[in-house]
Amino acid sequence: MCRLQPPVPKLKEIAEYDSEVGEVGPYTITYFGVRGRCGAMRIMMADQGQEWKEIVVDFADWMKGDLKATCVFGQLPKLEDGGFALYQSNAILRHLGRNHDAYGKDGKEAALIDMMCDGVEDLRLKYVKMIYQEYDTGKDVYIKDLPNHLDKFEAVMAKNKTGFLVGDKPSFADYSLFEVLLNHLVLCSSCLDTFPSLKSFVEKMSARPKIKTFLDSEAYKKLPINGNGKQ
Ligand SMILES: N[C@@H](CCC(=O)N[C@@H](CS)C(=O)NCC(=O)O)C(=O)O
Repeated sequence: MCRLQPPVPKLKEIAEYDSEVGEVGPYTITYFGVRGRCGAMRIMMADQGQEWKEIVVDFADWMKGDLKATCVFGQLPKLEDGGFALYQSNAILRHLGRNHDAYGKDGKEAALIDMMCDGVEDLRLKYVKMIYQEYDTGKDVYIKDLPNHLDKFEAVMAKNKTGFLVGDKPSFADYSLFEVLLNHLVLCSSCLDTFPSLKSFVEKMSARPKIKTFLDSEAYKKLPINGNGKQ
């Protein structure tokens, strides 16, 4: 679990990200004013040409407990898809994958995409633990050990040869990996230098027009990666 601490931006407005292309989507994200566990789903929605609303929760308001009490696991993010509410960031990614044909072409591809998403989650949890619990004492060790985790993704990406983890178009696992890699490049700008397939993946994903527009937007840039200001 990531423990949010100030400085989290004090944003109370309902912000709205308008992609230049795409129809008005039925989605609303409720989350804190960070990229955190919404980074991948936002990038995915942007790339899929969706628009969405953001309800940005002020941490002081969250601490009052009323909203927390309504959340299935007492945590955010929450995604609303019309009248349907969903929690757990990876369940949300899977839901978006189903909605937007980003969950493989058959059951076996879907299983491989699940496997890769779980692999990304393992790395994300290690990263979050280091950021929130061991940043000062554990950052250097984490960076030293990072190749032992990235090499697994490099091998899958190199073997598939399409520029994506599974199949020949982006799945929700690709968006999750992409976002985790962006965060790791902030942590250590050279971390992909020995992983050509991952480096090319990040370059190509970053250059996809709708992703580029989103990454260049204020809506994206104004949010810190993590809730404790460390990155
Ligand atoms: N497994 C959950 C973890 C959610 C989580 O850790 N949420 C944090 C923010 S990143 C939270 O709500 N923290 C406030 C709290 O626990 O009271 C997911 O992937 O959505």
